[in-house]
Amino acid sequence: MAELTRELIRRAPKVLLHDHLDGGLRPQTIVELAAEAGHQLPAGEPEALGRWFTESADSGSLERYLETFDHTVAVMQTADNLARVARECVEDLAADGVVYAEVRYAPEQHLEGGLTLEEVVAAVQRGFDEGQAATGGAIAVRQLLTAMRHRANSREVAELMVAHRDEGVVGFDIAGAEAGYPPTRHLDAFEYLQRENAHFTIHAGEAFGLPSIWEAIQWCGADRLGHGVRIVDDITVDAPPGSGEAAAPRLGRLAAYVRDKRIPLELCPHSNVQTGAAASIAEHPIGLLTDLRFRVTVNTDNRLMSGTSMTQEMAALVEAFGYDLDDLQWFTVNAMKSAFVHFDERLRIINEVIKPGYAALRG
Ligand SMILES: O=c1[nH]cnc2c1ncn2[C@H]1C[C@H](O)[C@@H](CO)O1
Ligand SMILES: [Zn+2]
Repeated sequence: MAELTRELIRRAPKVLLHDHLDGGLRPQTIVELAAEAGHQLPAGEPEALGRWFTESADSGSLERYLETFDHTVAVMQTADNLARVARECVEDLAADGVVYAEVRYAPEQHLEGGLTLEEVVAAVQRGFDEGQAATGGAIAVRQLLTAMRHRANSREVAELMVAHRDEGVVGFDIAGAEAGYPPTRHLDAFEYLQRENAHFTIHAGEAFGLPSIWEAIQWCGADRLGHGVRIVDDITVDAPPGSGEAAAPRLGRLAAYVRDKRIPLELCPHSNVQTGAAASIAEHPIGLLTDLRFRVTVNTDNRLMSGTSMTQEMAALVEAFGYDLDDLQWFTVNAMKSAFVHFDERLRIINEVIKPGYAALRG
């Protein structure tokens, strides 16, 4: 098998389910848009600004990590700016070898320039359409609408999602500080989505542990877990002291349920290291969860704040865990199976894009 160079990983078809639109701007674009909007940035040069984002996000705390978004959201308050950011997002993902992506953002954070929620969704879709056209169909990108978990308008955002489900919006999510804001706070929105046969994921098990994951699945009915990395808290790896047994991992009831039901985990390794959810890439629970055959997917979360890309995430996993092309294909097929587009579309991308793409790389 060919050596897994960075360039080979870049060329491999990749699927991205967890990426924030307001966490993936090009530093150069922020500098230009901030100058137009009169927004004061912490650094004036694109390179220094990029460094500021990664260093500030490297705090070990999700709350401090989230503060950096003030500077991206500030330049995403007009239709043209939103469309540009969305178009560039598609171009950057396509250049990175991503063939299908679901990109999320919170429409309510983009109303300060006078846009309505509807206009925000339309502007982002315009950018996605332009980006997909410019990249000649190399990538399909869909929207996920996020509600902020500390706010009380999730039902309204859920209704916005359902209203635009045939216009490029395929799902719903809640994000923001996790501790103190459990998923059940938004039960009304999730029950509404279930009655509407709509799909949703929930950021859970990132900065807070098993109770958050349990609520997301057993109370709210989440299709997928945003991060979900703390499911390892329900897995015991050590053999009982003095037992003399081999250390076979033992799954608690929640971990077993998540694995048995094939509930997708949207794992974001670099982001987790930055917010303190994992000590390092090498110690990231993705290794154990992959060994145990959970439905693991690999994601970027915030490409700007983590200075990352799908290629970078996968290259780091290859280095830390020795994964090969078969493993990368497994992550990719897992992600495509877990996408919120219809089954026939998922199957088409798996059979016509992903499998032939990996086969060509094996040469
Ligand atoms: O990893 C995350 N956890 C919780 N919230 C997050 C994460 N990454 C981004 N966000 C927040 C900040 C953004 O402004 C918002 C919508 O994309 O979602
Ligand atoms: Zn996220």
